[in-house]
Amino acid sequence: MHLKDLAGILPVEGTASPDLEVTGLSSDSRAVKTGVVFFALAGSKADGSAYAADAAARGASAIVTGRGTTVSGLSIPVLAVDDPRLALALSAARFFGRQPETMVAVTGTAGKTSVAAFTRQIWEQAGFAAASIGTTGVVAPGRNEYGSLTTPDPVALHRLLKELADAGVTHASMEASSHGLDQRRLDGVKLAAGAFTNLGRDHMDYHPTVEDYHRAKLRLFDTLLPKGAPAIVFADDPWSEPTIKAAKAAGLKVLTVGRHGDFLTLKRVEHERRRQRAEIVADGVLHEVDLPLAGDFQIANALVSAGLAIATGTIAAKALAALEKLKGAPGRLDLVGTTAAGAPVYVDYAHKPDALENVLTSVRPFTTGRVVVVFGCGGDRDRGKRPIMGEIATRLADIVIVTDDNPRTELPETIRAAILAAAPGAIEIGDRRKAIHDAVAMLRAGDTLIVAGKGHEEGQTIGAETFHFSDHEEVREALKERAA
Ligand SMILES: CC(=O)N[C@H]1[C@@H](OP(=O)(O)OP(=O)(O)OC[C@H]2O[C@@H](n3ccc(=O)[nH]c3=O)[C@H](O)[C@@H]2O)O[C@H](CO)[C@@H](O)[C@@H]1O[C@H](C)C(=O)N[C@@H](C)C(=O)N[C@H](CCC(=O)O)C(=O)O
Ligand SMILES: Nc1ncnc2c1ncn2[C@@H]1O[C@H](COP(=O)(O)OP(=O)(O)OP(=O)(O)O)[C@@H](O)[C@H]1O
Ligand SMILES: N[C@H](CCC[C@H](N)C(=O)O)C(=O)O
Ligand SMILES: [Mg+2]
Repeated sequence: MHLKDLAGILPVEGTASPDLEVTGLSSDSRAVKTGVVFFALAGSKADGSAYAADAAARGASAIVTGRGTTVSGLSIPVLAVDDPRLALALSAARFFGRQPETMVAVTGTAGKTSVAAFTRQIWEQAGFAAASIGTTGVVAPGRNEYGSLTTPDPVALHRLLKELADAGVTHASMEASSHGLDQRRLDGVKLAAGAFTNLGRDHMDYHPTVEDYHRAKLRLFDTLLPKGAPAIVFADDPWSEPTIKAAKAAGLKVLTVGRHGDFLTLKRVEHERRRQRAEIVADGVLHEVDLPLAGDFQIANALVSAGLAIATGTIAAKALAALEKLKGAPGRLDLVGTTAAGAPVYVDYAHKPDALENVLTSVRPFTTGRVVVVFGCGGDRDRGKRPIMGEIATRLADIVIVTDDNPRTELPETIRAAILAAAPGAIEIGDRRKAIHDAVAMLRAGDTLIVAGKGHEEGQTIGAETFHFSDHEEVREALKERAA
């Protein structure tokens, strides 16, 4: 590609040399090689323009900066734009050039990973070559890779989308995190439909207020989706109404799902321990669906996913029938095993207040004994959620064990103390391995154990180091020890 091929996104006429060869794009000077265009982004820790000279020394073909930022003394073109993150996303889309024809994105505080995975599974069952992209990585035909971000950076994202399209994937669902939306990571994606699950407290270290957090999520609807595109909105959340209003105001075709939904109306649910039977009305026709997943919230996720699949062309009866074969996303109310006495042990990714509340509420009706929960809170993340989660655990579980969950650069005991301050009677066991083993050892017939916070994760980050750690492995080992 040549610089002039990025015309319309970058001001390539004038000072720049339109025929310069562009071999790649990067927002990290350390990854720049000969011919790469370096995008200097203003970040939370650093200002990318401070690395412009570094990028030039590594062979960058041009530098893109925000208007008003001065970068001088370089012999390569410096292109000023209003929004460098947006320019990066649009340039990445054009540079890589291809994406699956039908792409959808889901946002919301909880349920994104599940909805992305379910939508992919519904499409697969309808016969499409489908992929999902999110917190648990990329899943596509012949591909299952773990990734680190929920919404990848634009360059990684568009490289991936091209690979998927080249491999024949026609349908892809992706998670739109609030960071991803705010940082324009998906502004170059051609979306056919979008979805909203719910809104609760999250990322209060990044967004100053809940309203600001909601506004970031709304970018999906008021900025990214083309006018007239379907917006699937879960209708039973306190934040459904303002979301519906915003999506309508943006000229989208709003399709609501849930008990208050018009597109897919949930009439009745019968919960069982590991499955639930739902009656769903679609276009005036009643469908009985046997969902093989535990957790009330999975009904919401299944409805949103079916909505996305139907809105992008899957026949309603087929999409709803596909729900009967859904597999939960790894680490989402994931039954790892049961004790000899039959007490189930679940691994779940609840690492924020609403999720913890939901998961503990979900297992209560099927627990004749005690609900036991093991959890902690991440370091270098929203501190405000710690006492809130302590209170929720104490209110909804019978035995609360507070442990460590990626303390990162914070003192683990300080994090635990913040949770414990609102969790009278809770047991403190910093070592997560010991916490899990002790919890399993405590279980009696009728009890349920939830190990929350890490889900699919395979590491424990202490300081700057990440050690291998898997809740699944520890639970399995603890169950084996008890059985021996
Ligand atoms: C807090 C946050 O979102 N940070 C993101 C942000 O980085 P930043 O703006 O803070 O970067 P910075 O360190 O200040 O540096 C500014 C710029 O200078 C560049 N730089 C820096 C040093 C150098 O030597 N050379 C150089 O060019 C950096 O590459 C960057 O472009 O912009 C970067 C580029 O887009 C992102 O990679 C980075 O995500 C980091 C890795 C991250 O951990 N993000 C998490 C919090 C995140 O995004 N999570 C969400 C939600 C998770 C969920 O709830 O599911 C996700 O989508 O995963
Ligand atoms: N629809 C829902 N409503 C409330 N809680 C949910 C819902 N779906 C999932 N959860 C809870 O939230 C946890 C995370 O679910 P999931 O990974 O699907 O959401 P996510 O939005 O991708 O979260 P993250 O932003 O952390 O990646 C689950 O383990 C479960 O405890
Ligand atoms: N995407 C989220 C995941 C948090 C998971 C939890 N295990 C933690 O480390 O806090 C974050 O990075 O904030
Ligand atoms: Mg996710």
